[in-house]
Amino acid sequence: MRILVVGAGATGGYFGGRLAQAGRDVTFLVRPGRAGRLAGRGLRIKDPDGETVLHPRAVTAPDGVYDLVLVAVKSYSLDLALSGAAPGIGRHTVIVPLLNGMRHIGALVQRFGADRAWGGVCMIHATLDEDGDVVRMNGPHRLSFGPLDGDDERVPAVTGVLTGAGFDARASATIVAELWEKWVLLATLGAATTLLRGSIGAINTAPGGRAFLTALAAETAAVAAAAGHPLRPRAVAMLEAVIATTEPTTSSMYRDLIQGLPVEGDAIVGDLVAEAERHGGPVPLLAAAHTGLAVYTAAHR
Ligand SMILES: NC(=O)C1=CN([C@@H]2O[C@H](COP(=O)(O)OP(=O)(O)OC[C@H]3O[C@@H](n4cnc5c(N)ncnc54)[C@H](OP(=O)(O)O)[C@@H]3O)[C@@H](O)[C@H]2O)C=CC1
Ligand SMILES: CC(C)(CO)C(=O)C(=O)O
Repeated sequence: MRILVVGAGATGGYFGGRLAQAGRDVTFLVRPGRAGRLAGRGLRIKDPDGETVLHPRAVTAPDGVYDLVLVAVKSYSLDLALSGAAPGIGRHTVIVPLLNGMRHIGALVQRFGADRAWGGVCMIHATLDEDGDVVRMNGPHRLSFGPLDGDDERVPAVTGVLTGAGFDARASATIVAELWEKWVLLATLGAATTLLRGSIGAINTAPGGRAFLTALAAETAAVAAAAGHPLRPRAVAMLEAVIATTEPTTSSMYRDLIQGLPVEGDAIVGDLVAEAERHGGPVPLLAAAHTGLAVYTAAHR
């Protein structure tokens, strides 16, 4: 199965790199700057187990049609990235996006149809360091994926190629619910860490921090429920555990913000505020976080 990984950043570099390391037929679709770096330095993955140096195949334009396309770009890069990837997407290609939020699902379905656009949820804490190497911090490295309606004859083949590659991978028959649950989790973490400029652990040990996180999580979970996607018990338990931690847990949006990089404020926080407006229900903490992210974005154009 030919796999195209669009973007070789933190998530694409990690999951695509592990797939390449496991001998899968992986090609990265990258822009020229990243192509040069990969050619010179290789794809380096640093994680708690050590460093791996890989020399994967990389192209700046698709060289044929692929069976599976993993999309691993930020929401603000999606349109251009999909235009670049389109020649590599054939009639039977399965597209698994790794992005957070939900708006990319609509964009993918509109462009390629629900038979090709699947859902994907990745749980990982990863970033690029000053050398452009992929760094995975402690914690999960997990990918779930599946057709939006839960059923497709290609599930076994996609599962076969994504499992056994050094990270946890599993097919999901309820990927839309998982996407919403991940969105709620990340919007809570992203809003809290960017608004209060610190990790969840730091917030929890500051006066009022625990109460803030509890109130924020109640807002985000209520929006999902009002939109028809209530969190299932496991997701509630995970959200409660994550917001209670005293560990230095952050979010990819926070890591981008403290480096002065663009953030996905609209796709992750703004869209959830918009959902709240559509379905009723006040979300003052979430809305304040969105305003803060918009102020940051305006200052970092
Ligand atoms: N990092 C994390 O821990 C997690 C991130 N996510 C989500 O995953 C998604 C991707 O995030 P992440 O991997 O961290 O982002 P990164 O910024 O680390 O990587 C994105 C990559 O996309 C590349 N890119 C942008 N435009 C194009 C294009 N037109 N063609 C090819 N490549 C392109 C960039 O390449 P270039 O070098 O050229 O700029 C960059 O390397 C986001 O939605 C994020 O929210 C989800 C879970 C955890
Ligand atoms: C939920 C979390 C924190 C880990 O996967 C994430 O998705 C992110 O940082 O973007």
